[in-house]
Amino acid sequence: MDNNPSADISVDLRLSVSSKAHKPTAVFPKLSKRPSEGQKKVSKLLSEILYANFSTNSKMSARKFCVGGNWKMNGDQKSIAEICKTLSGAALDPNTEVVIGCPAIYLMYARNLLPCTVGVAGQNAYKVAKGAFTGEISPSMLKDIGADWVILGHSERRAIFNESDELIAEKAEHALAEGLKVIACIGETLDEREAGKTNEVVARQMCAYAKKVRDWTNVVVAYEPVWAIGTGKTATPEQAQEVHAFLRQWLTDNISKEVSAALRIQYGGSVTAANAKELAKKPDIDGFLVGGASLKPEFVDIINARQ
Ligand SMILES: O=C(CO)COP(=O)(O)O
Repeated sequence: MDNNPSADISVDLRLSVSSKAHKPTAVFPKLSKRPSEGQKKVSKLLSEILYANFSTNSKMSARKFCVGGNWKMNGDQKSIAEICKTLSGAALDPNTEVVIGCPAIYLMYARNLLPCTVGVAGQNAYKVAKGAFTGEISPSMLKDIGADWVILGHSERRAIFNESDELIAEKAEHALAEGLKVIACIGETLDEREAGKTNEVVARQMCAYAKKVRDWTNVVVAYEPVWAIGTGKTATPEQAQEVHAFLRQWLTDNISKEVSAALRIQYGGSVTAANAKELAKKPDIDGFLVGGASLKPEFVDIINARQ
C-alpha cells in the first residue's frame, strides 16, 4: 500500500485552516500508528487540491469593494468643489475603491480637487480614438486629462440615446484597449422584470460584452435595474443578490471560473446611506453605482457601508 498512495483514500477531509497561512490541510484520522508513506502522499495531494479550491474561494471574498458615484449631468464648479471637499476631508474606508463619474467638462477640475486615492470616470466615450465625430469624446482624451475609468452602457444612454448592446460592447472593447477601466452597466426595465425576463435580458447584455471583451481584469459590471434608478424604489437585498448570483453563475458557465470569482459586480438603483449596509452584506454584491446620493454628503456613508 505504501507504494500506491491511491490505494488508501479513507482520509478525513475535514479542513484544518491555519488563520495565518489560510492554507487548509487534510487531517489524518486518528491512527494508532504513524501514517504510512502512502497516506502521507495522499494527504499532500489532497491538501494541494483543497488549497487550490480554497484559493479560488478566498479570491472571491477578496474582491475589493468598489463604489462609484455617477453624477450624471449634474453639478457646476461650485457644487463640485463642495463635494470634492467633503470627500477629501472624510475618512474613507481604505478597503473600498472609489470612482467618481463626472461630467466630461468638469473631469479635470474634479480630478485636481479629489484625493488621489479616488478614481475619476467619464460617463461615456466613443468607440474610436479620434476623427470627425462631433460632440463625442474618446477614451484616449479621458486618459489624457487624468481619468482612469469610463462608465459605459448606462440605461440612460441605452434608452435616451438609443445605444445598442453591440455599440456599447464596441465602446468597451476600445476603452479597454486604450487602457481605461470600464464600469459596464446592465439591467432590465420594469416591463422586462414583470414579464419574468430579468435573467434573459442581463444575459443578453453580458453576451454582447463577452463578444468583445477578452480580458475582464479591468471591468466592473454594474447591475442597475432600470425600475430602481432615480425612483427611490431600491431592489431589496434579496432581489439584488438573486440577479448578482445569476450573473456570477453566467460568468462561470460562459467565461471562466476565475473571471467569475474575481469580477466585481456593483448594484445600482436608489442606493442611499439608509439601505447600503444591508445591500453590502450580500455575498455577490461587490459595491455600488450611486446616482443621486453621490451628490450628497451621505455618499461618504455609502462608501463606508462595509465598516
Ligand atoms: O443610475 C444610477 C447610477 O448609475 C443610479 O441612480 P440613483 O442612485 O439616483 O437611483
